[in-house]
Amino acid sequence: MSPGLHADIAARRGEFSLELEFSLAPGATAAVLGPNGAGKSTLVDALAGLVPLTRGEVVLGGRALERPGERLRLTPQERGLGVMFQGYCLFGHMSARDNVAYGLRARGVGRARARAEAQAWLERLGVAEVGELRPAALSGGQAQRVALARAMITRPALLLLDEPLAALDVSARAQARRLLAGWLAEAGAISLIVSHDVRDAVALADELLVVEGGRLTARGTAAELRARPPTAYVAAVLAEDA
Ligand SMILES: Nc1ncnc2c1ncn2[C@@H]1O[C@H](COP(=O)(O)OP(=O)(O)OP(=O)(O)O)[C@@H](O)[C@H]1O
Repeated sequence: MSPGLHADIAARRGEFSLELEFSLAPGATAAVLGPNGAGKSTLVDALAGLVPLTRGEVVLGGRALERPGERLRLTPQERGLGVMFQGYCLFGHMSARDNVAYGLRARGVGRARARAEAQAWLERLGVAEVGELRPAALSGGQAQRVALARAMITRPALLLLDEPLAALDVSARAQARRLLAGWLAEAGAISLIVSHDVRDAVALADELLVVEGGRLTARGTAAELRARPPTAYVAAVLAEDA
């Protein structure tokens, strides 16, 4: 059994169908790049257990998370993934620290220890001062770090980050991109980063997975895809980063 991720996914959302297959090695960082409506968020939701597969499988570290053929489908909690949703989806009624502590609390860690660990994560990500604040009081950059700490605190084998930089303005974005790349390298997890910004994708990931119309239309490093773009979208999007 491969110790990495194997995703063979067929899923539907209304009329939309997602059908693609890929594997990632342990510690790999890949960016999912694609135009609006291509199915990037649906892919994240399918891996996270929020959209059921109609066929295929998701296997992480040799453990099957979902196999419709065997009626196997772990709940999102049972999968133990770190997920940072588009727009962050922080719990509005909880402090930033309790948002970060949530994953540990859900695994039965006591309140005091979970809060102490959450505070340590906030410090690591440079936002120690926001622990007591509710999400509504956070700046975009602070909310991004709180959401990232919440995803990473359980040290998951797979991190799913959906548009982790999209809410940041241009001035904050370049620095946030560098910091995020460093934190992901340190975490050592398989990271799948959804982005429609090619600069983010190239800066954060070793490899690009291009999704168009619910299908994987290209896979490779930016240099490989630029040298031989398989679709017009790939050629156009990589020209933006040239
Ligand atoms: N809840 C839903 N019910 C029905 N169709 C949906 C639902 N959510 C998304 N879709 C459709 O599924 C398709 C894929 O959407 P998805 O959000 O995965 O794309 P995306 O690549 O993440 O787009 P974006 O870059 O705009 O976030 C779209 O055509 C969308 O209209």
